[in-house]
Amino acid sequence: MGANNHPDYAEELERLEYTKEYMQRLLGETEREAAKSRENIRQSMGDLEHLDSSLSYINILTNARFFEMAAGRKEELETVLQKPYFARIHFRKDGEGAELLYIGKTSLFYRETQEPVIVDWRSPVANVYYDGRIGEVTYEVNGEENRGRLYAKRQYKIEGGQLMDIRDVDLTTNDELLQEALSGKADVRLTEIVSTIQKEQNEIIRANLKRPIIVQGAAGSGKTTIALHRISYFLYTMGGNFAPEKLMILAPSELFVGYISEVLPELGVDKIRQTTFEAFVLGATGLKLRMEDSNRRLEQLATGSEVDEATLLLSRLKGSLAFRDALDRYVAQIEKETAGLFEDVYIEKFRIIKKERLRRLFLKEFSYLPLQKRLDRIAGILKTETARKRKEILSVLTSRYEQALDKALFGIRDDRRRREQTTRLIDERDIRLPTIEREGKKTAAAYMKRFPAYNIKKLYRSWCTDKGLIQQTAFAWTEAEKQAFLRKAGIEGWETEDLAALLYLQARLIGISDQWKFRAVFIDEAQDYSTFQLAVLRDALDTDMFTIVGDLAQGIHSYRSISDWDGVRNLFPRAAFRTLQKSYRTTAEIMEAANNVLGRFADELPLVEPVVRHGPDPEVHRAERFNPGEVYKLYGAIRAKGHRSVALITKTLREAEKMVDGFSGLDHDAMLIDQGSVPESGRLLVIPVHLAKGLEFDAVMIAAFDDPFRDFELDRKLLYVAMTRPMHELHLIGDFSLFLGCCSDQEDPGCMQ
Ligand SMILES: Nc1ncnc2c1ncn2[C@@H]1O[C@H](COP(=O)(O)OP(=O)(O)OP(=O)(O)O)[C@@H](O)[C@H]1O
Repeated sequence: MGANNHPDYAEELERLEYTKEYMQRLLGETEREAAKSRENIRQSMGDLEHLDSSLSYINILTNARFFEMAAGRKEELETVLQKPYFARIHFRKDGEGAELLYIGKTSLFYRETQEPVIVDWRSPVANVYYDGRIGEVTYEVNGEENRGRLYAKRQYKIEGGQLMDIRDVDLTTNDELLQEALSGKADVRLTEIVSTIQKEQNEIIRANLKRPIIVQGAAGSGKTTIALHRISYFLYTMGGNFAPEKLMILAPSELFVGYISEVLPELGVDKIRQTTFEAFVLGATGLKLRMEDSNRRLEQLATGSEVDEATLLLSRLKGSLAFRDALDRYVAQIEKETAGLFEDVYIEKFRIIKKERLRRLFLKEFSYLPLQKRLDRIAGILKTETARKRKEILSVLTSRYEQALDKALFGIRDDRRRREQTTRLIDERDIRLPTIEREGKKTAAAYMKRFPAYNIKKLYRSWCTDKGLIQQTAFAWTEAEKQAFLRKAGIEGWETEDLAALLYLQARLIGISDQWKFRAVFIDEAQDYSTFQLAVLRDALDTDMFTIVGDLAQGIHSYRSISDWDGVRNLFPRAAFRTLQKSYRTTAEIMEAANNVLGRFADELPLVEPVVRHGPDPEVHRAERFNPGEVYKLYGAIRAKGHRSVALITKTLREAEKMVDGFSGLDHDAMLIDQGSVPESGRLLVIPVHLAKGLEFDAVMIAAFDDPFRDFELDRKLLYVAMTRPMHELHLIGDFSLFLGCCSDQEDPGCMQ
């Protein structure tokens, strides 16, 4: 239905025009302000030559700041003008009159009255749009409950500043708008969903920001999107206390960081740190390590290459809290060793501080600090104490020498002896006192040299290879674990599994510098983390303000990561826990096929409910071997239907590489996606499933020949992840009868049921 059929069309049109006009006016003012600041800068530049130049500098800096603000505001207004708002609520707060509030991506107030023209979607009252059904509603403002009545909700489709559609919302139309949003195209990127956020998603976005939250959400349930909107909500609500630079989102790969970063500017949260766990640890420790590819082991497991039991045991061990506990004992030993290095502090022959006192400071008073920080504090204390004591000693000695000289001058009768004695005393004094003065100044620094700097890398490696140390620190490990550890840990290169330990040692021994001390953390694909990784993040950053989202069904790294949420919930006892079972990404037909695979998992996991949106059945294209010409033809047919982002997903990287070679042999354009690539929309993207995890495409072809999906748990998970990537179309190329219940080909449309 078009907007002009709506009974309130004329009124709404007027309101939109009015809002736009008001915004245009503001835009004009902003432009004038920007021009004025530019002019001021130009003038001050000229004045630099002949006036007091420091004043001109200040002028330039202030005006540059004004200019920047005006330019930012101008850009924001121009974007918002295209779509000033997307909804309206007819609402009455208890004790006040009813009002019509227009909700948009950012707020706008009348300058004169400070009444809202547009209310921000993140503002407290907007919550009733997402949460409240019509009728009595409540919402919180600064922790206080407000009550009111919601009379009606209305949605608008506004494009390029034009009113295209008006809908009064009851349950059905809400669905319609969502359907429309979901039928859109994936342009290899996420988008904001402020107008269609669902109630259960809204609850997660707005859940108490001062507490952690853990979300188990099915594939396509909106976890990534929700995490990003929660960041936006966080900055809106807590922005006064938190600079965006103090927030961090952790994504599984650089590829994924690129994928989410595109949506961040739209949500106004682009200043937060977006990174991977690996990059964070390397940054926070300052270590330069040549890391093994974090997917290497997965690739080995998926190709059925020999991965011995000991290696897997080791991966699991390194992610466990038993591993952290052993490291903890190791740190306790290092602490003891360091404490053993304290000696009494002397200036010349004067003892100025007893070792017991320093040891007590180190072990007790400063026990809340990392070891290096404790030493730094002690060095500071030493410096002040030695300065004070040095002065005391010098003044005592000066008067002692004076007394001795007096005694010599007046007590010794014999001239020669008296002269000798006074000369000796004066000579001694003139050498001794300056030496004390000089040496005393260096005492603190010289004393601290006995403490060698903690070298995290070396300390970790020596622990890994020292049988005695392992026996002492890791007594809770099984014998097999100890053996595996001693045999392998010292010789293996640096792997993802080692990063938690390195971060742990950094935090306990040296400390994390402010630059890396994020105060709120958002973790996507959290099922790929080990318990130790999450524990060390919490401890190293000294905060539990975590938003943790993941899906156990997609736990393809489960040989080294969590397999349930219990351990994580124990780590974050204050955390709320939510589940999302509805999937918004894909069609009912594709979800049903993916659920078929999910139903075969050894761990019984609940099936995913699709938001009912229909599309074509997934198609199976039976083939014995990879035929690049045929696959490219299929790609062409998919593109012809208007789909732009199309991926060919393989089980392994090596098969993806081979397929890309196959295409280029025929001069067909295809792009291999690996860790660092930037997927280009409009090209055939060939991508191994472990990298496709978390991404989405309009259409997906899954092809497996050299590395087929076998009847193993890992392969089921990989296939499930691959099958849940498309929004609209799925094609399976090869032989998938093992998973899909029946042999099938294109002529058998019922085969996917
Ligand atoms: N309320 C909503 N309105 C419109 N689109 C939505 C909504 N919720 C989710 N989506 C869309 O569903 C798709 C899946 O979202 P997202 O990638 O955040 O899910 P996910 O749970 O992280 O998935 P996965 O676990 O498979 O990576 C995206 O295209 C997103 O825009």
